[in-house]
Amino acid sequence: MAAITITSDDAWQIQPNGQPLRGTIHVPGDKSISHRALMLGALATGTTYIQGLLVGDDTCSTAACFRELGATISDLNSDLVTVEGIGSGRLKEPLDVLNAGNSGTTMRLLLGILAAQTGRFFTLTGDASLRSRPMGRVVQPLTQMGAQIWGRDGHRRAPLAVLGQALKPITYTSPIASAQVKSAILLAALPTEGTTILREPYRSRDHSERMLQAFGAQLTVEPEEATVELTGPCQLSGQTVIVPGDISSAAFWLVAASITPGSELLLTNVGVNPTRTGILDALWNMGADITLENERMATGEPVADLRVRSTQLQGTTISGALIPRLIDEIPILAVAAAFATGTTQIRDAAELRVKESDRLAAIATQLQHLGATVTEISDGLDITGGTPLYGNALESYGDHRMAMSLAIAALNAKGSSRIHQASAAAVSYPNFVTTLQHIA
Ligand SMILES: O=C(O)C1=C[C@@H](OP(=O)(O)O)[C@@H](O)[C@H](O)C1
Ligand SMILES: C=C(OP(=O)(O)O)C(=O)O
Repeated sequence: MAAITITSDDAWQIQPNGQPLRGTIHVPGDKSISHRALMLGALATGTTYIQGLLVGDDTCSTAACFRELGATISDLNSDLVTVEGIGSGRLKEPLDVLNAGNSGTTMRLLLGILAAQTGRFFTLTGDASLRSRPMGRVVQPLTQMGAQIWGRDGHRRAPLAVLGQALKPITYTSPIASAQVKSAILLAALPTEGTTILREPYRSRDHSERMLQAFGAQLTVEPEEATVELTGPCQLSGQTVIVPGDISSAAFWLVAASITPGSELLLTNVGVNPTRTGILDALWNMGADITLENERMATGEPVADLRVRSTQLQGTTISGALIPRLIDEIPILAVAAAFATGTTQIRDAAELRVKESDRLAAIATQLQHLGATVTEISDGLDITGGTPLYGNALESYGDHRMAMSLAIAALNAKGSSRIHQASAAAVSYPNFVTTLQHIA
């Protein structure tokens, strides 16, 4: 029997079949890099060619917004997507509200771009989850640059309105390590005369920096200081971008194969940018058997094939500078911890409370429903693993990473489970079910 089936009420029925997971998986394109390739392509002059773009709900939202803003973007499902750019300060005033759907990256990066489109007016919204997420973290530094942004809840939540201005450069120390905050400011600085300097408490993912440099921006990075400087105005020119597979999507299989006895999976063409490989470090600390093969570079990003074999995991501590390097992988790491011997402590992760769902509360309650020993604290979790889990009715809260994390946990529980609102997985991994049916 297939281990996973889709039901008519938007749920996944999981029936553990005791089989090891075996095979080769091509994970979908990196979501962060895909958003940025579409955005920089639209802001550049000339044509950008994108190979391996993620066609998920979030990147479709980005493409739809940039089409409204005047970019010509070819069919996203073709092997090579083309973007005819319009120039960094030259976006069109759209006729209607821009809809970022479920995507925080789309909304926050767009705010930076739109703030600098002098004299044009934009309105932005998203789904119920996105409208509840904090936007003040980008509105505040952009306002310091001279941006005019209005919105609900004291200009901190969508729907938001932006009247583009000629901005001024700033020196900004971000209170949080956030690639979305950093990228919004860098994108606002692109058409702005002068040098913008940005410092973070810890380094967040650096895909924007790498891609901006490839597109011709004048940008310098001090990795030790977690500081970036961009001098504008910058004229970007269209490039070819090869998008590697998403390590955040690979994470589900790294954990699934680690905890399912007898498993061996090869995950090909996965992005292993050091600002994203916290999941590998955490799993290695837990004793996982993961090796990197065929390491190479693809348009400025390190890539490798990952081989993972099952092993008994042990508890670990995940905190501090490691958190931004695995921020989206904490739900699936919590699943790994529930199958590890000993206690795993996750700290400094309060940011998870303002993702697509409150991921600390969500994973704690759902793992408890499976019988796991989990304590939720304000900025993390304590998980004591190693005891059997039992299938149950589970809730994804419409959060893609929750749905997929729970599927991996349920596969290793005793008895069947049903995961509600499971189609949310299409936000970042539309083929998740097909892939699982193929390997399980
Ligand atoms: O810049 C990006 O592409 C992302 C940055 C992270 O968010 P924060 O910048 O809010 O930490 C991450 O959680 C999100 O999935 C994608
Ligand atoms: C947090 C995420 O994305 P975003 O912030 O773009 O909605 C995610 O993909 O886990």
